[in-house]
Amino acid sequence: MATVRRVLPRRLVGLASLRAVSTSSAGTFPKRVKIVEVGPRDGLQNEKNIVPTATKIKLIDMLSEAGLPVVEATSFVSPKWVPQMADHAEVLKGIQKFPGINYPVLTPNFKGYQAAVAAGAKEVAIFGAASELFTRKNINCSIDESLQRFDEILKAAQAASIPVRGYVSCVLGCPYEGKISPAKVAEVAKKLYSMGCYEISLGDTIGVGTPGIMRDMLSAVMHEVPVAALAVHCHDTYGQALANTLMALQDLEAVPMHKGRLETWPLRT
Ligand SMILES: CC(C)(COP(=O)([O-])OP(=O)([O-])OC[C@H]1O[C@@H](n2cnc3c(N)ncnc32)[C@H](O)[C@@H]1OP(=O)([O-])[O-])[C@@H](O)C(=O)NCCC(=O)NCCSC(=O)C[C@@](C)(O)CC(=O)[O-]
Repeated sequence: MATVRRVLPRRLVGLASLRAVSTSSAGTFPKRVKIVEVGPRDGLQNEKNIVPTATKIKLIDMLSEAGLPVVEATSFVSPKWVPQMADHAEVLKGIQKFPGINYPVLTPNFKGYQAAVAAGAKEVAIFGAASELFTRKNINCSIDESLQRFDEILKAAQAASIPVRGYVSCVLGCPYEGKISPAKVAEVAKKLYSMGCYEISLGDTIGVGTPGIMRDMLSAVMHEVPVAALAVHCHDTYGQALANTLMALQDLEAVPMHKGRLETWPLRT
């Protein structure tokens, strides 16, 4: 599983990104995309059996050897909430840091940010949502409260020159609220971008999106956030991730993408 983002030439660094798409005959595809591999975090956080730390480290090292430009390594979340990520510091410290490859980690709050930095994180990701109920279930606060927490992280990260990526979950639907308005997604994405996230990843968290919904959502978000700062993250729960990815690439040309994963989102009750 991976995130794929279009890379504008000025943003292409070091090792060549995986080139997912070349120019199509219609000329409507971006020439390059950036793939952000999220399996070690988004995949392993759902495993019923906790994967041993050494296996995670080996996986991440192999993903690095495969040439991925970004491998999201783990998340500094509460082990009570997500025991699968409890070994975050050991994983981050244990992986080989390949030159030119970034290893961002998720940080839900300042405590997580501090622990991530102490473990050597050079990039972090904050994760909000366009759904109030999902935000409450996922990080135990309201959207407004989450933005206050993220602001604290962003201020500290800016002072330490640590880049921050921002996720917005439930952009094409929520397990608790159902439909989510594109305007709400655009509002949250704009806030995260204004606060200083260099890139906003738009997550179809439960894979309920379809290409038409994707198009409407992106159209709204692109009014508020520059397309060069956008990525999408498509879960393949209902087999729509590739179609949604294609829509974003084809129709919007410049929109970055996350390639989906095959598991369903773990709904906590
Ligand atoms: C945000 C919290 C921590 C709030 O959790 P909380 O229980 O409200 O936090 P709290 O501040 O009341 O603290 C409770 C306990 O947690 C500890 N704690 C507090 N913060 C941390 C921390 N950072 N790391 C470690 N421990 C922490 C804290 O120290 C305390 O420990 P105690 O005193 O009880 O022993 C919790 O809700 C949480 O960890 N949530 C994470 C949920 C998660 O990881 N979800 C999956 C990632 S999001 C995702 O996958 C979507 C995405 C990104 O892929 C995109 C898409 O698909 O849409």
